[in-house]
Amino acid sequence: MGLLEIKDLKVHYPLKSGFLSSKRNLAAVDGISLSLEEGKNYGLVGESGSGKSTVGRAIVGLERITAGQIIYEGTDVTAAIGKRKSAHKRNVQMIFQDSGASLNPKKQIGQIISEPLHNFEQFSQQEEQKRVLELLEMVGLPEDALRKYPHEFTGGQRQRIALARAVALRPKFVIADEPVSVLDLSVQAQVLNYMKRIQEQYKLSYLFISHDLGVVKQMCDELAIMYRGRFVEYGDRQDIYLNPQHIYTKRLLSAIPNLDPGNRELHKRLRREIESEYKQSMESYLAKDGRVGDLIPLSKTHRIAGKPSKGER
Ligand SMILES: Nc1ncnc2c1ncn2[C@@H]1O[C@H](COP(=O)(O)OP(=O)(O)OP(=O)(O)O)[C@@H](O)[C@H]1O
Repeated sequence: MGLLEIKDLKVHYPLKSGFLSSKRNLAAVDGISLSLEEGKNYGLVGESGSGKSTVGRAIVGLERITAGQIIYEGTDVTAAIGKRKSAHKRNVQMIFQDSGASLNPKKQIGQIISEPLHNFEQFSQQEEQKRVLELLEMVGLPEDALRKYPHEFTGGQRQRIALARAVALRPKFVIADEPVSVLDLSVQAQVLNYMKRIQEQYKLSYLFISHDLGVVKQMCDELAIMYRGRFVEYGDRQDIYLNPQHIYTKRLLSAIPNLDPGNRELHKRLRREIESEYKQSMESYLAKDGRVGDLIPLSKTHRIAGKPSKGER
């Protein structure tokens, strides 16, 4: 049994067109299933708009689920997720790309970090103070940070504050949505190190949402590659890096500029496979009297005909 299971999750948004609302929906997440085990890290990767954040937001109850189930430690929590003080809210936390925006600018850091404790625990003032100081120390911030405001910190420090708040209740599962993508490389490494340390201490699992395969490679044991609301490939990190099956995954991998120098051959092979698959699908598409207008643009340089199918699971 997984810690968290997601079964055929769908999140559809109504599409508005013209002055009359259209009845059509945008299938931002269109039937994904995942089983996440305790203590392991998972990466959700895909281009912008593929539906990654929507998955994370649905799991913590920030998006209304159209269909499917979320099961936490064997219990179906789908209906309870949206409720303010549900057990699910304390078990599963989320940190976002822009913590500057998610931390209340009018509150001091001490108040921000202790908020989840107020909502879910019955600590005395002393116990609460002790716990908040512990959390600050865990993310490498000094005691005097308690009475400061979010704008007095750098981007990396704010992300660490968000991390301290997210783990205040010792959740077993934290969703990190592009937690380092707006930070400089050296600051990224620092934040990732704090995340790893906290994971070791608390034995929690991360679902790491990122468009950057380099970052998820460092952090994750398993990866799901997402394209247009669906998974096109899912599996062990190493398998996916060394032997990607789906052309979309190959394209994402071949686009990493700093793929380890030791992996130049892999890079070359991926590019050859992409060219060849592109050519084959183009030929079969044209043989079926396809129109160029129906091609799905994957990027400015690559186009692939029809829906990706090879390797689809
Ligand atoms: N509240 C909303 N209402 C309508 N459409 C939405 C809403 N939120 C997201 N979408 C659309 O759903 C699709 C998936 O968005 P989502 O943010 O989940 O993708 P993503 O892969 O996380 O991309 P990014 O990395 O750019 O955030 C996009 O087409 C987006 O425009």
